[in-house]
Amino acid sequence: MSQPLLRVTNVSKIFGATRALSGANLDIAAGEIHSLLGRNGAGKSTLVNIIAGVYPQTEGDVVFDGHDLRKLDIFARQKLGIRLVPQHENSFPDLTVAENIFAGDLPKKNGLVDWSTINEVAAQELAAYGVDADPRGMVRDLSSIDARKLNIIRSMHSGARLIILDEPTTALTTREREELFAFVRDLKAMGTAFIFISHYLGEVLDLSDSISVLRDGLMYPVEDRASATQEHLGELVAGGQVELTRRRAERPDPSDVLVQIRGLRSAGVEDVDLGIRRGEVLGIIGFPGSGAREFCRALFGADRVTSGTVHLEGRLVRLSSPRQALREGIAYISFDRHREGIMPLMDVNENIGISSHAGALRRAWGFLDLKRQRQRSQQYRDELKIKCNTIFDPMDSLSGGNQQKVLVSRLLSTQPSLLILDEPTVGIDILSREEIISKVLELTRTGMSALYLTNDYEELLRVADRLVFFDEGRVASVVDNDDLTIEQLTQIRDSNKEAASA
Ligand SMILES: Nc1ncnc2c1ncn2[C@@H]1O[C@H](COP(=O)(O)OP(=O)(O)OP(=O)(O)O)[C@@H](O)[C@H]1O
Repeated sequence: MSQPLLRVTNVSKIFGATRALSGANLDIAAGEIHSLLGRNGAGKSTLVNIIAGVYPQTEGDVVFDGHDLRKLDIFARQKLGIRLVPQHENSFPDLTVAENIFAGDLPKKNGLVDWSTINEVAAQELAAYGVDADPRGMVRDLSSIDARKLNIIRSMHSGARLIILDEPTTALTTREREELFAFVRDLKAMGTAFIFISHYLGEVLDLSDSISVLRDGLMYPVEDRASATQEHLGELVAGGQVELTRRRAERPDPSDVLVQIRGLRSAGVEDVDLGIRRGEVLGIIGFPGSGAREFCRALFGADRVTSGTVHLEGRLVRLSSPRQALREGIAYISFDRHREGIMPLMDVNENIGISSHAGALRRAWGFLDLKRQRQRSQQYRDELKIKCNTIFDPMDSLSGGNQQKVLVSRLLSTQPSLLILDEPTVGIDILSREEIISKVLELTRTGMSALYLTNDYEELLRVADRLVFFDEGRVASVVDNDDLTIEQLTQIRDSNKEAASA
């Protein structure tokens, strides 16, 4: 490589007692896609935050296009063309698409904001990047894929030359991922460089020109990119082999129904009848808008149930609010955990305990059993290997994936009868994912039932006893998972769709 666009030399970062990064080295050329892999807490965000100028390194140098970045703040680095597109949407949902593209830097004419130019330029840029969205439409009404593309278009609008994508594919469908990759490849062909962070080894192999693995703050370049395989990358990330967890061989008793749903209706859900067996993992499948996610939200009282009944253990349950659902023994892990649950200023122990306060940890006269709460937090920290110094560390000192594990622990610790998991392993590294799946399967052996909603069909087929396919708000079919393959699963899903539209 003659003159790399970005050169990171011997960079280290220390946060208090934590050495997050040690002697990292990295060169990236214009038009190169470099992927960063590593377990939760390995140091990936730390490295890209240092490059973007979110905080300074403790040691080492970062040079971009010949400029030493040490003295440049985040805005000066943006001017040079470095853009960080974080894990969680950084668009402004209540502004228009065009306003988002211009990101506050609105052109003026005669002292007034020049809306016609703004909308015209935005329309041209959307068309140039193949996004079919109205520049005057609100960002909150965009699909998740268009919202993610918009983040990238905004970066391009302001002259990005290196775009850092921190887990951009989480919760996207396979089709949406392919669409995003095609978009990234087009920009690469025009000379834009990318740093791509992901826990999905397949997509890393698919997209990247070069790959590095971070483990405990140390960086390992993947030397032989051309012959790298998922197994090889998995071993580099985990520091050993990853054993995949699978559902148990014996099936739940079909006559032992824990939850009986009759005629359930809510926004996007039409008349659902369904029995959930005790100890069962029921996989939920459907395209966005099929009613799959809406059904889960209604069962947790997050969307209003307009008619129908739900019986748990033969008892009619009230689903007036999520709080009430938790009291009834129904817990829900939202796919959008960041928006719906993290208390950044509280510590890990408080974040795990907060949902149990309504019931499981209350003693007589309403006092909380704080000692038991601490024991439970400690137990989950050990079982799910949450990376923190102690359970009294503030949440915002944990890496993104470890915060997710805290939220999963929070819901598990309410000891629900029915656990609804919506993309439970998004943002979670390949080893931690297996730890979470094992914990869920262990709880089903003690009689808990689970609804499992994910776009990751490989994962779903490993855990589900049966699969429920949703289409147009209804249950289109229910199928036993008798060693189904991904191809069979997508075939059933697509034929349901065709039957519904015929
Ligand atoms: N502001 C902070 N204060 C203290 N420790 C921090 C801070 N930010 C990060 N750390 C620690 O630095 C280490 C690396 O975290 P980092 O966020 O870089 O991990 P990551 O590889 O991006 O993980 P994930 O896949 O979970 O996003 C972790 O142990 C984390 O707890």
